[in-house]
Parts: sequence; structure tokens; C-alpha cells
Amino acid sequence: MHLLIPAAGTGRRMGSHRNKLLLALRSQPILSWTLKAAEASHHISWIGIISQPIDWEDFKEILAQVQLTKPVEFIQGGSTRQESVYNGLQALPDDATRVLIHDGARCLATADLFDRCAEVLHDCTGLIAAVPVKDTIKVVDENGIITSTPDRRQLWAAQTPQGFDVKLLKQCHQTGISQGWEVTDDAALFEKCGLSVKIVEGEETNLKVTTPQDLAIAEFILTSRLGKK
Ligand SMILES: Nc1ccn([C@@H]2O[C@H](COP(=O)(O)OP(=O)(O)OP(=O)(O)O)[C@@H](O)[C@H]2O)c(=O)n1
Ligand SMILES: C[C@](O)(CO)[C@H](O)COP(=O)(O)O
Repeated sequence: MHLLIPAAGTGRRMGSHRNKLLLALRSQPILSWTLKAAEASHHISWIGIISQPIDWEDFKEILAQVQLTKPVEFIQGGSTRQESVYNGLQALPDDATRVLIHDGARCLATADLFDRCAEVLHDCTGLIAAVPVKDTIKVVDENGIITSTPDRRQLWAAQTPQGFDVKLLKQCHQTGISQGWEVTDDAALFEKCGLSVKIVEGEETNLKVTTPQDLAIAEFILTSRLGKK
């Protein structure tokens, strides 16, 4: 199974002056943790890191340190996540029929989650990892007034990995470009094209490191998982 890792962001919400994936989490760059999980997955056989050339030197150092046994390629990122994934899809090897896409910033995803998604992807053309929403969610208008309270039983928080049939996802991205759609994940393109996307139970700990608070929480989760050493 081929894996694309969008890693070309800037970390604006982190307030970081560099790519946030270079920030340390338990003394190792955030991206190292994502790569270690991908390395430990039984199903992933090829990794494409979608990233900006300015980060390539640092990312190469991370690769040297993590000592991946799987083939890795750098793919130039775009100015949005959507553009970055588009570039990643064009760079996939010809034999890639299914692809998993996993944010570099979701550095706590386990190898087990990658493997469960890869297994489900044999029998469907679109899936995402997601968890049921625990909060009561309010829909609010521009005046700050609640307009509705959706039934929580139908709400799931989207995560990555997200997995797709490569040919279909390429078509959806192409349609997205021609229609001017701007989306935050690939499942949204699939949905807008009328294609079905299956939910795979994600992991509560699979947070996206977006803000300094997330980094502190990730540190806590990793320390509980690995011990204090
Ligand atoms: N042009 C972009 C923007 C984002 N990403 C990647 O998409 C994932 C999810 O994006 P996000 O957490 O929003 O990362 P940033 O764009 O770095 O953060 P921010 O939006 O706060 O600037 C990250 O792994 C990020 O590196 C990407 O590959 N290309
Ligand atoms: C793909 C994603 O991680 C799913 O939760 C997310 O949509 C990435 O974009 P965001 O704008 O940082 O939420």
C-alpha cells in the first residue's frame, strides 16, 4: 500500500516560524513519530513525503535518524493541503491503485490504525478514520445565535489516514479544480462528487498537532504510552 504524507504546511496556528513538523516532541521532530508509525505498519510499502524544498535538508536528517527500510520520495508541496495532495497523487508510482493519505501532523496515529485502514481499503474505494463526537455541537449564525443542534449520533470527527482508489481520487481532485472547490480533506472531494466514504474507527489519541496546546497534550500522551524514559 502506498502512503502519502502531507507535510508541506507552515504551522501558522502553532505560531511557528518554521514548519511545525520540525518541532520537538519528546526530543524528536514531530515528523519522526509519524514516520515511525508508517515504518511499523505491515501494509505500507512506499512513502511519499509531500513537502516544501526549504524543509528537505531537515527532513533528510530525520530520515537518516529514523532509518526507514521502506522506499521514500519527496514530492513538492502546494500552497494548500488540497494542492499538496493533488501533487502527491500525480507523483504516485504507476502501480499504485489504492492510496492512504495521512497528515504529518497526526504524529500519534498507531501502526495498527494504518493497518486497519489498509485492510478495509481492499473492499471499498473511499474511507476515513474518524471518532464519534463527544461534545454537543451547535450551528451558529453570523450574529452568534444558535440556529440548530445536530443529532450527535450522526456526527464524527474526521481524522487521517484517509484511503481511496487512486483513479477515482484523481478524478475528484480534477473536478474540484474545475469547480473551484476548497476543502480541508480528501473525503470532502469524494463526497461532493457523490462517491461513498466509509468510516473506520479512529483513535482518540490521533490528534492533529495544530496549536501549542496540542503539542503539550501530544507530549503527555506519548509519555503515558512510552513511559518517562
Ligand atoms: N500547503 C499545505 C498545508 C498543509 N499541509 C499539511 O497538511 C497537514 C494538516 O495541515 P495543518 O495541520 O493545517 O498544518 P499547517 O498548514 O502547517 O498549519 P496551519 O494551518 O496552522 O498553518 C499537515 O501535516 C501539513 O503539513 C500540506 O501538506 N500542504
Ligand atoms: C484532514 C484533516 O486532518 C482531517 O481532520 C483536516 O481536515 C486537516 O485540515 P485542517 O484545516 O487543519 O483541519
